[in-house]
Amino acid sequence: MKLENKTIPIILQNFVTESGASYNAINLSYELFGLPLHTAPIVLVNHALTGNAQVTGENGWWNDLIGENKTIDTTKYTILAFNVPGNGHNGISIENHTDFTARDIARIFIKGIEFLKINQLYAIIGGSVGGGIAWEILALEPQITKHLIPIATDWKSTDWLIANCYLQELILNNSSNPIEDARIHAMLCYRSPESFKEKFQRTKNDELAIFNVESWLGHHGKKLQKRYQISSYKLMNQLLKTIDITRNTDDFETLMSKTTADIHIIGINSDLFFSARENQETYQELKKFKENVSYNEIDSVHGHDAFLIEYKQLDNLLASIF
Ligand SMILES: N[C@@H](CCO)C(=O)O
Repeated sequence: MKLENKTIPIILQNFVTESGASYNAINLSYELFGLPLHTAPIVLVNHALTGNAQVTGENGWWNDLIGENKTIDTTKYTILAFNVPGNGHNGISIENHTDFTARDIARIFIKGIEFLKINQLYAIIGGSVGGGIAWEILALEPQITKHLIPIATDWKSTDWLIANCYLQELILNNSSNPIEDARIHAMLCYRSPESFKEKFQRTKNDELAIFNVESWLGHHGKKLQKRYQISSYKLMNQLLKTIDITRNTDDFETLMSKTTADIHIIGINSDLFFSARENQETYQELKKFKENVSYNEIDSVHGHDAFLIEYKQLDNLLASIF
């Protein structure tokens, strides 16, 4: 099923970021799954904070959704996924994470799409920061895709999210156990008070003499520490914070009037980062000038991470698109 896995041998030469930083060369790596490129509609899948281009197959982080006879069916589509340069899965480390914005990564992905000689995608789908990068791609190239499916995200990061990214930065810069401690804080925001109550019920780990919720958080901190680099964490955190398709350019309506793509917004009713309410506002804005837009909500106690948990609901919401 997996076709290719390589670093595109080009390099985006003389790439200048939104902030004005110059890079002589940026490597972009990608993976392809399903039918060979240019024989079937192509679905671009954007990964979230700690994900990568391995979206299906061995260690695929979206295996429940993408694969043979799954909702995004690899016997019908070509699946393309890029690694965000600097995510730790392509051997590149971006030290100056503050140089980059979500829009810079969108520009890099567009160059990758051009390099692969893809004129139009069938769909771009992504959760969280991956969905934010999807919005940025559409704003830069309004006809690049037939469908946009942003999940647990929005066209701009919310103030609550920016505040949490700021705290993540402080922990990453100042803690003696930066990745572990930052992950523990982040897990509180990825889930919800209700999901913790459902899962732990104030139960205790007698051996360690701590609450089970504490031991679970510690476990997640250690798990990430083993598989993640601090430079990647800082970069991805910065991307999450900088999602905003309107920064220094046109307003939302001007940008989105240019696209004929169907926009299928999927919110999560317990998401603390990208609230369902702000997603509904985006939908209402779009509805004023665009016919082919929909809003659906995942009903879950699991918060932001529900896009990695609630597969039955996602299958139902995506069935008519794929
Ligand atoms: N919890 C997921 C999603 C964050 O948006 C991750 O760590 O990648």
